[in-house]
Amino acid sequence: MTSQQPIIIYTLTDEAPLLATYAFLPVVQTFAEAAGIDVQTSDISVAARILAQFPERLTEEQRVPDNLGELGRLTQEPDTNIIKLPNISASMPQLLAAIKELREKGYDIPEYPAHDETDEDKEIRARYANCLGSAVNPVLREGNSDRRAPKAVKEYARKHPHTMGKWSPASRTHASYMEHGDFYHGEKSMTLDRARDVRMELVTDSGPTIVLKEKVALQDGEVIDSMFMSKKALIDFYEEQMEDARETGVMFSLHVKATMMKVSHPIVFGHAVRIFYKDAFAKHQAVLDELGVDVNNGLGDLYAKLETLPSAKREEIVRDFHACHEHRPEIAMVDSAHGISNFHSPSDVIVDASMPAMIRGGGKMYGADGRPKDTKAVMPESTFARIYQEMINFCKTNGAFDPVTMGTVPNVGLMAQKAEEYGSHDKTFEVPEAGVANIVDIATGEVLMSQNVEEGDIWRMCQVKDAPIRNWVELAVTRSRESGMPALFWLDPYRPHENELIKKVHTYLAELDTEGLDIQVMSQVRAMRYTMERLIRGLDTIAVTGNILRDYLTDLFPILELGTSAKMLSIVPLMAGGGLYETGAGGSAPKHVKQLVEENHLRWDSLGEFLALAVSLEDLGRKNDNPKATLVANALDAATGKLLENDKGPSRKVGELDNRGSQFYLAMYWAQELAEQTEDAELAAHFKPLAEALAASEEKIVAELGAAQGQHVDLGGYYYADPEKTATVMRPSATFNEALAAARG
Ligand SMILES: NC(=O)C1=CN([C@@H]2O[C@H](COP(=O)(O)OP(=O)(O)OC[C@H]3O[C@@H](n4cnc5c(N)ncnc54)[C@H](OP(=O)(O)O)[C@@H]3O)[C@@H](O)[C@H]2O)C=CC1
Ligand SMILES: O=C(O)CCC(=O)C(=O)O
Ligand SMILES: [Mg+2]
Repeated sequence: MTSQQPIIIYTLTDEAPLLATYAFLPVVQTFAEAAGIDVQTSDISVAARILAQFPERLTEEQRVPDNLGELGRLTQEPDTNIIKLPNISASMPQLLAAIKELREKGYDIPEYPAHDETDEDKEIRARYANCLGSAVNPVLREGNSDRRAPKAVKEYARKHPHTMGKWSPASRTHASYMEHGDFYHGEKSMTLDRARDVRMELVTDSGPTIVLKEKVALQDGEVIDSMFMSKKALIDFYEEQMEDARETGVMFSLHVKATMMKVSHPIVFGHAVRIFYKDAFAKHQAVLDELGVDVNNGLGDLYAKLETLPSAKREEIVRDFHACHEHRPEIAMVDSAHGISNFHSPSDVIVDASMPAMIRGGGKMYGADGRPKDTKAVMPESTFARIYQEMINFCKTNGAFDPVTMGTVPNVGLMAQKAEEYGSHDKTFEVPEAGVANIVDIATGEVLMSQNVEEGDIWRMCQVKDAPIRNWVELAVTRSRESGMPALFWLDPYRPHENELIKKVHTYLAELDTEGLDIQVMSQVRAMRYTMERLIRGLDTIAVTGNILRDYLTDLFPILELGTSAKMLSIVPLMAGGGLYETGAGGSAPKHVKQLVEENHLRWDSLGEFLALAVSLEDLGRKNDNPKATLVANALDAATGKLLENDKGPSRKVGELDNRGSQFYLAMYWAQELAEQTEDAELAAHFKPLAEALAASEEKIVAELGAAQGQHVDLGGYYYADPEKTATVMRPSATFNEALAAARG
């Protein structure tokens, strides 16, 4: 990255976004190069990140540099411009599958050690831990989050409303969360009076003190929290909820975020599975232990490990697991056709996407018989779960939201510098034995916060530095000023952490010009109610939230408003001055890959990429005084508007226009916009032949793209697909490819 040219770094990620990138990159390069911009790629797929951990075990050709580390470093430079597509935040089953695929491809990386007895096991596990869960986003998101639906997108949704399930006042769907013993109830928080180094230690009841985290360097003014979830309370809660669901005949579903809360939520998930099948676990624990079954990885892992047993034993265990269903409630399914339940894997049902999909569908999830049913949506941690119950109540009373008339809810989210949960990964522990969990000032020995914990409780510490909070408040004020919308801080004074934030919010608001702006602070449930009352009246409200609600609300409202969060503009103004432009607010859509492989149709909508690229180019135009970049950006915006107007987004059905067809139309409109503009004759002349060629061959290209669909395709892998095979699949129109190549000269 030594080029003098301005650079856009376009990330290569995983699954559907990566497939879309194979088709889109040649388009991006064609247009960016004409504005003197160099488009470079950086592979941060989970497979590449795994390979980067083991250079010494790979041949020179196989080695992958530490791209993520390099991008992390670049976020600290003012000229950085990165486009970040959604990537896999791998759960353990995903990580294991990726390791298996890489080993089968001849990469000599180690197996994931089943135990961590030897130093070598520990070392290997530690390296793999770097690739687990939310490992990318916290590194790149060195700024706060600005996610919104651009006007053209909102107008499109109003003109072409997506379907919404009907809500009945008689719906039995509800959210269930812990009333005591969860992180919310045990939380303590403080703002640092000065910089301090602290350690996290457990003074055990049996005597010795165990140091769980040697050192955390804290800054002056930083807010830290100590919170724990009681294992006993969690287990009692699950028992009660499962029994309640069974007695009342409502389906049970579990919604966690085992990927982003990569230490705590797999444990929370695992307890649910263990309780549900407790009789079978009690009977077969010894064999399951011997097989190395880790229930935190879900039933998928358990069934896979049973395969190694002699068939009589295996069948006996499977029978006993099945028998548990007789006295348990029905469980929500992920794939009823293949018998994949909510308990199969901790990353199949991810709360930010799963709850909105359920609410959009009229409060239904699928049962084992493939029918939509009301459900008890269990989200043990009450800190944020209550917002969903508030929305469910609202829908039962007012009916489903109407995408034609509803307002919009953009989000300004606190997440910079590993704020809140993003920084908690290395400070979350399953407590090994009962005792007192202390956060201790290393220099003075002073105990800053203290919790009484029991064996199996989950204890964690979160941090938010002062500068990100100030930046977040500033961003909220700027967005409110620019949009004319009220800004509502969703902060709960009864939650100690948020109470600390409220003080800072007031301090920083007082330093800013808020004249004429409507800025309020409300606890989450009230904020939700207030926002929804406005929403059904067509009124817009900016939600200014912490990191988890950022995650939840930027799927929730977009899915109701636009049908998907893929259509969101998602910007991270980096605190050091650069820009990270994310594409949509959704994930990497594994189901889309399945469809592509089975029938060569990619329903992934790249609108998020189009929106991100436009702001990325606009930023380069402004910073580098490059009017060509500005023109290319404006033309892209106009082309995106035209794409929406002409309804050229991808369809869900094979045989119709898909992601590739949608990208072709974008390229054609983009070239036409540039050919027709009069501000830069050179650019116009450059794009005229492409505009004409694409328009002249429109039918032919669409036919070529269409002809490719309908059959099974081979990508040569899932996590580390073969680049040539994938490029061939994703670029099936020779006419389109030739036109792009000709335009690049
Ligand atoms: N920013 C990031 O890096 C994020 C990464 N993730 C990761 O993504 C993976 C999947 O997570 P999951 O919670 O299932 O969320 P997804 O957002 O991937 O999936 C939910 C559903 O949303 C719809 N969807 C999402 N994006 C698009 C798009 N661009 N075009 C059309 N439809 C879209 C799809 O619906 P349908 O199937 O009906 O078409 C999809 O199945 C996980 O590995 C997770 O860790 C998750 C969130 C954010
Ligand atoms: O970081 C992650 O794992 C998920 C992020 C996410 O879901 C989001 O940013 O909306
Ligand atoms: Mg999310």
